[in-house]
Amino acid sequence: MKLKTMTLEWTGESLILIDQRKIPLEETYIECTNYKEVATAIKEMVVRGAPAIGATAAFGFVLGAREYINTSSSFEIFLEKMNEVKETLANTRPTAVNLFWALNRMEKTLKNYGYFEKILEVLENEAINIANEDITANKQMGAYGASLLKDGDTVLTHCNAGALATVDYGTALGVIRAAVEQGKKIKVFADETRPYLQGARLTAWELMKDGIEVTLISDNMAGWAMKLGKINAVIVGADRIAANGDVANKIGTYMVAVLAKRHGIPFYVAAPTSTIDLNTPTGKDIPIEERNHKEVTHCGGKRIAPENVNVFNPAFDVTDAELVTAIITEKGIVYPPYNENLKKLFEE
Ligand SMILES: CSC[C@@H](O)[C@@H](O)C(=O)COP(=O)(O)O
Repeated sequence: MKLKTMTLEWTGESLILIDQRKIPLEETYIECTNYKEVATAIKEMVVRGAPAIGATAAFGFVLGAREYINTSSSFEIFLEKMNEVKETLANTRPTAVNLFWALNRMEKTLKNYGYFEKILEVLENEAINIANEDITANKQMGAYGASLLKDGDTVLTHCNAGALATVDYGTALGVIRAAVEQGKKIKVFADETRPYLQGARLTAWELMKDGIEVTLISDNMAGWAMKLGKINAVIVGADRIAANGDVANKIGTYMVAVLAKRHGIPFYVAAPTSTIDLNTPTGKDIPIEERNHKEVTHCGGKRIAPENVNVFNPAFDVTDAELVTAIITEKGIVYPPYNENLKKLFEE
């Protein structure tokens, strides 16, 4: 079985990832032939974005199973080795829950199946299902979310929640794509998203490729753009949504949400249900990844700050549920009160 999207390609033998660290200057690809290479690719952000790392880890799990199946003398030993595979893949990035969601789903498939014969096919099918379901979810989110946008609207987005952050199509950018496909004229303001510049590098690249009008701003311009009346709605993705509706997303999202509230602009979050974590009660319980200080002290590989300066570099922040106008999922648009309405999504 094979699958090819903008973000990843499963060849049946290996996983090929577009190297998102190099976009837009280069379009190069990295081939992972074993699960450790997949874990490194997630950790080093060759691939990034919550749904994308979930699907990538699922294929990493398949590669781990291939590696260990012939050297395991019993299914129990195989399960022990697969536990190591799962841990290695899980120990890459802590915030996006899709990673753990996908790995748990792969592990459950493995344990429920319970024997060697055809296990590799079963796991490969499950990884492909995870990937295809993500594409379908994004398109459904797009269809629901597009109803929130009017012809002529300008949407501000933060980070990259596009095709590259998912298996394909995108969450926040998927909503914008769907509105454009419906014939609405939608413009986008993209925050550059310091320090890693996902907005400047990836969102601007993706939207320009699609012919959607995009204006790049640095993060500190968002408030002024709102004050000037240039923004009609904000749409962002999410890395984890707690049971009470608090949203962890790329650092800077909280600042944008506060600004949107101040200016009476709706603040929407587009995320598949695989990003909703009912086991995490509130945003305070979400682990926030802290990344290498060099991301802040350097820009484009060049030092921009004094040697030895103190640095704080959280990769994500949490936007309080009260600042979120609605959450767009593949099962419909969810409005407050989130603690009741998010739960309902899983009951239906
Ligand atoms: C559809 S992806 C939504 C989020 O994963 C995205 O906004 C984000 O914060 C990605 O962070 P990153 O550190 O680039 O993996």
